[in-house]
Amino acid sequence: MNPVISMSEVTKRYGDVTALDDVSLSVRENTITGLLGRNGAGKSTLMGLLTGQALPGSGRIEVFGSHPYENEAVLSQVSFIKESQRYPDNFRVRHVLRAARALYPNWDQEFAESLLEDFQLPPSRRVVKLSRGMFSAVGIVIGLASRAPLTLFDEPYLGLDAVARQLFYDRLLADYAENPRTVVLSTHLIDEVSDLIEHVLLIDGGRMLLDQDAETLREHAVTVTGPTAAVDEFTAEHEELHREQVGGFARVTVRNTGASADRTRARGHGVELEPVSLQQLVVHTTTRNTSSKESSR
Ligand SMILES: Nc1ncnc2c1ncn2[C@@H]1O[C@H](COP(=O)(O)OP(=O)(O)OP(=O)(O)O)[C@@H](O)[C@H]1O
Repeated sequence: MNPVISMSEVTKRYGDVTALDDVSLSVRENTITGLLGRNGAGKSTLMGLLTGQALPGSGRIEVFGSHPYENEAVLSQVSFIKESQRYPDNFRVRHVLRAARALYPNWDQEFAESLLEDFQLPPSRRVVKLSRGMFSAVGIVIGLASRAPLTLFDEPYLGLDAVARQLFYDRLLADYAENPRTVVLSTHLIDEVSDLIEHVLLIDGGRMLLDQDAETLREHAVTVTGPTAAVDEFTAEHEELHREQVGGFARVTVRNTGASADRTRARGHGVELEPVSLQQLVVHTTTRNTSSKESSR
């Protein structure tokens, strides 16, 4: 099956800042992908290119098999929700919904109205008078109710409290199960979305560090704890991703080779094995990337 998004060797520079550096990736149809990365990693730049808001300096971008720039056939299938969205000053919540209804062919008005209630958004309130969290919720309502074949959420929850964020995850999952589509969600809240996302794109300093199924990634690494000598013996020959050491004890995360996740072998060595959360994996991978860049300077 052809991917919905395909990028090949894409570079984007702003003056002397390389926002994206030789990025290649692909996103399969009907998946929820987490686009993860630190501040300034290049996530918004990547989404801007996918939605035809800018052209890359070099490389090839395809969305639904064609380049997205000024391409109505592609862009009509895409819903892009970002925090910096602006609306005319006189717009009320219901005006935003009306505009979205006209814009998105798959718009579901009933669903939109039920989401307004869920997020306690008064339809007649002016958008400029909404609290920060309510403003984010408007974007979420549009992103969900548009049911676009490709929906991109660029950190859609700024200002949303934990209850509203959970509501977003619940509504997204339930609606996605009934109306499968391709969703890309950029976020810093990795733990919160780790059960939601099926595919992980991790970007750092404009470079793609991981492009992998979440399932494979969860088995990607293992943390070994115990007396330092025993841990070192058990993890010898393994690629070390992270190490913490206190007194004679060590906690070492290594790339999983199968042998490293063998509990019987671990018991024999007097060490314990723990799974690595997606958040820990992302932090370790990103930190390693930063320190390897620094040591090569
Ligand atoms: N229009 C621009 N002009 C100059 N530099 C830019 C521009 N847009 C982005 N950048 C730079 O490109 C890099 C990537 O920025 P981008 O906004 O894509 O990161 P991000 O991962 O979305 O960050 P955050 O999580 O903080 O929103 C940063 O160094 C940023 O300063």
